[in-house]
Amino acid sequence: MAGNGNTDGEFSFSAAAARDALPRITTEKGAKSTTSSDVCHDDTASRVNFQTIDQLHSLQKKRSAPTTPLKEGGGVVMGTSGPTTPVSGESMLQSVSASLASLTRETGPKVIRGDPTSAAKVAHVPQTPTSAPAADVSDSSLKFTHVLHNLSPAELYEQAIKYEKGSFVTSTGALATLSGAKTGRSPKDKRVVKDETTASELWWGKGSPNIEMDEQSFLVNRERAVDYLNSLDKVFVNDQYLNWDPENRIKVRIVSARAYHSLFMHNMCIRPTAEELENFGTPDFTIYNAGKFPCNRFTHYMTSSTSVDINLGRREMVILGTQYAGEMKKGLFGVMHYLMPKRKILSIHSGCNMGKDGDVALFFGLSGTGKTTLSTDHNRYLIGDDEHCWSETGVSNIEGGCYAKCIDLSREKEPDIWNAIKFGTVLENVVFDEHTREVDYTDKSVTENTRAAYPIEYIPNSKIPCVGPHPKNVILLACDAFGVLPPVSKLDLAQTMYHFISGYTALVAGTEEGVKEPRATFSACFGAAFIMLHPTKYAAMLAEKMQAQGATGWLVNTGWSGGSYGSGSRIKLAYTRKIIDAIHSGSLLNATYQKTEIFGLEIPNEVEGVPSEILEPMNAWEDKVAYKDTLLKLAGLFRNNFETFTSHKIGEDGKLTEEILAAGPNF
Ligand SMILES: Nc1ncnc2c1ncn2[C@@H]1O[C@H](COP(=O)(O)OP(=O)(O)O)[C@@H](O)[C@H]1O
Ligand SMILES: C=C(OP(=O)(O)O)C(=O)O
Ligand SMILES: [Ca+2]
Ligand SMILES: [Mn+2]
Repeated sequence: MAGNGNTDGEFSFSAAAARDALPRITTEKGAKSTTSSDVCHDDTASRVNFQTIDQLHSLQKKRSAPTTPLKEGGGVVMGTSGPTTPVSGESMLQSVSASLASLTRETGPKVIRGDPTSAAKVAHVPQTPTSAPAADVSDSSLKFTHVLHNLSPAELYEQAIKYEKGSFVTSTGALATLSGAKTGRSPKDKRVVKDETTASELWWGKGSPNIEMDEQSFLVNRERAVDYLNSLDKVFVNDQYLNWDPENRIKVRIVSARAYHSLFMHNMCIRPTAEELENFGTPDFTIYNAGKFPCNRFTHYMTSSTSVDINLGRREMVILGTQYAGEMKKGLFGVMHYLMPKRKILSIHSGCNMGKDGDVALFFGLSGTGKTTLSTDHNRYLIGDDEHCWSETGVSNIEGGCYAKCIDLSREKEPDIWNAIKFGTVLENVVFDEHTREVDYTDKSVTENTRAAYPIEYIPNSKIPCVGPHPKNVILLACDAFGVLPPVSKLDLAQTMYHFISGYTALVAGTEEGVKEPRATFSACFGAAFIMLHPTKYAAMLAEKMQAQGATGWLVNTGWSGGSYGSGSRIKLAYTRKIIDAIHSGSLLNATYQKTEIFGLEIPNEVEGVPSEILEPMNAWEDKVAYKDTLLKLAGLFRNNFETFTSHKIGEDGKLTEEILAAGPNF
């Protein structure tokens, strides 16, 4: 509006302007004084409700309808046109301020709700407690940290796209993001605080994922993360739940630096209703995710710039030097592996679904074995794809979302996952066309571990609430790149426990080097990276539950057939699905079986829809000698791995322990 100093008046075109000349712009205060014949109005009846561009923009965004009205005043700054949140301002801010408090200097930081670019009007904000000694005042205590609390996916999209390089909307509406240098978890950098309690309670030493750190070093890292987060203009705070079992629900708070992390956890944890959020109170567990900010190598126990630290006593987790979002969900899973067994609830690394008749199946397996793919089944209700609890009353999902691998994802083979990749879904590290924004799921340029994180209700057959009765089938998945395990075998209880404790899968080693030998991985309970107690504790609970419920165990090889990786081929997903169908329907239970040599596995002679030649792995191999050699090699690896467990008793039942020890390969 150059040449027009009046910003709060209205504009109109003068009808008196000459035909070919530009109309003269007249401006008048209040507008009503002009005679209507002088002014051209498209629609004189409708008056606008704004006087300025800012006001116009403020109209675009309707206020959310919170369950209780937002309280103005009270020293709390309410965001005006920035991201908003339907929860009472003051108590939330006080609680966040307490979460972010430095342990050594001034207390809670000054926090403001909303985006720093929109909530410019600064007022006094509560501190917890308000009486910090003057000597402790530092520059950091004088600055404000803006809190973006439980933003909606749309708001988080905007934050990500505006401020986080590498954030884009894909052609189907998902938010494509980059996780930076780390595109997978960092188990070697995981540390757990060993204090008086955890020293005796947790599993330490050889084979354990719990690498110790002391309380002091944890506090150093915590302070580092908190200082980093407080130094930012804004932090994202998610207040959410874990576990759909209402009696064993855990309240978690996630403080992070990135909209990507906030949206990821929004999708992966259980989303509270506005009313639940209003009454959220103090979280049971808090994550401080400092993302790319590294740990200090001079800190005791640090062996790289990445550190993922769990302190069960303080109920806190600190993440430094990695932006891989899966670290948060799996970190919380570890915490559940500690908390739930204390309540006699078994925490399990498995997918879970339920048939129309209420028959529940569990899908155990290490990463990439098919938990997410096979639990997502168009003919069944999805309870969850990765983390569950099995209590006295049945199963419950720990999470509120799924985290699917998307390498080579196809619409034909996995339509439900394909269709879940839409607005709201976080797509990590995928490659897309720069113009159409169509994702190329075959592209591994960034990583092979490309992922999609979406709320569970994006799967049409999801069962909300995500709970179900006791499992009928317990399916152990192994992706056997050696190609010697049968596509399916029926297990007795001892065999189920043997394979559960072994936790076998074989992945294919690095794709870039010439060596493409399969490498066996044994991970106790199909999740050694997440368990907190000795594996036999979980095994005993599983045995007891399976026995009590009469559940059947199955071993399903979703890996190679007709040869190892390189000569054989991966078992077709369509065949594996037929096998799983036959387990669910009960038809496989009634099949005729034969026993394999060495592993002593019961394999069916027929499965509907699956070529019978592949059911006995030896038949599928051309080179029978190579088959036998490979089988013996794998059997040896199983035996070596199980050696550490031979001195342990599994539960109270000495007989079962003996049977489990005898359930391994015989050669
Ligand atoms: N026969 C098969 N059974 C299961 N998955 C298969 C099979 N063949 C190929 N796949 C692929 O293997 C991957 C399994 O990954 P996913 O289900 O995410 O594993 P998890 O959830 O256990 O980490 C998917 O990309 C899937 O498409
Ligand atoms: C997210 C993970 O789980 P999964 O690969 O089992 O889906 C992970 O292990 O990082
Ligand atoms: Ca997993
Ligand atoms: Mn998965």
